[in-house]
Amino acid sequence: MIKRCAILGASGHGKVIAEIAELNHFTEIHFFDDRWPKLQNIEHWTVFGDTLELLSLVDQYELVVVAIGNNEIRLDKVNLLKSSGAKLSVLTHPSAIISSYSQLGEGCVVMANAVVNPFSLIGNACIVNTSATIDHDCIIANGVHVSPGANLAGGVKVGTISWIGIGAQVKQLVKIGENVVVGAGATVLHDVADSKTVVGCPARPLHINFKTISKI
Ligand SMILES: CC(=O)SCCNC(=O)CCNC(=O)[C@H](O)C(C)(C)COP(=O)(O)OP(=O)(O)OC[C@H]1O[C@@H](n2cnc3c(N)ncnc32)[C@H](O)[C@@H]1OP(=O)(O)O
Repeated sequence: MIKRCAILGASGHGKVIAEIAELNHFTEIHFFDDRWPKLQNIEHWTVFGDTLELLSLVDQYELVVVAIGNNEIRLDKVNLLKSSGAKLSVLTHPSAIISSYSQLGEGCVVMANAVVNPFSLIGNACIVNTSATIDHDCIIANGVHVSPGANLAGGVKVGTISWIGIGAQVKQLVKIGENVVVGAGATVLHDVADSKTVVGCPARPLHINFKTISKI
């Protein structure tokens, strides 16, 4: 039986999603990308059109996934496709462990070895990347990316379109605002206000002079 999946965004992230779709028994993977018609292929997969083309074809796909790393653009595209009747659902790698007591919104992807523990609520268009863990009772808003190997402890809140960098850790009950960037490897011990970038262990705003801090 033919089962078609459309992926918007012919990116490295898109390639990972394509393989996860295959593991979920999708037989045809069709890419779309706004660089089309200049961009015709990604690896052995064909790029069939741009966003407009996909919008005109959504009813031909059992699943549509947006594979765009930029959180704001990914969320916008998911909302656009949703309003056009695309079937979005959640695409999960077979090795991921997702509690039946958790919820993930439309357009989410969960990569290999990721874990989502009980009573966590994850919004639309989120990425739970390779080996990321989201522990119990977390509330993750729309368009968030939890990068590979990042760990959120219990009861953490993350605001819309925030990005938790690779290997970062967030202490239990910490609230991370909207549009925040938590840098690679950061350890977040305190709440982070909207639109801040924090890095380091313990995490501090990026504009702080690290050399001065290390002497205090
Ligand atoms: C499958 C995938 O690939 S998913 C993608 C996963 N990728 C990530 O998670 C990357 C996350 N991004 C980062 O950590 C970035 O470094 C950011 C967003 C925090 C900062 O990026 P930029 O604004 O470009 O900062 P830039 O690289 O210019 O660095 C500015 C300063 O901050 C320091 N800095 C940057 N990132 C970090 C970090 N994560 N931890 C500690 N210090 C850092 C730099 O060393 C530099 O210090 P210096 O001025 O003393 O040399």
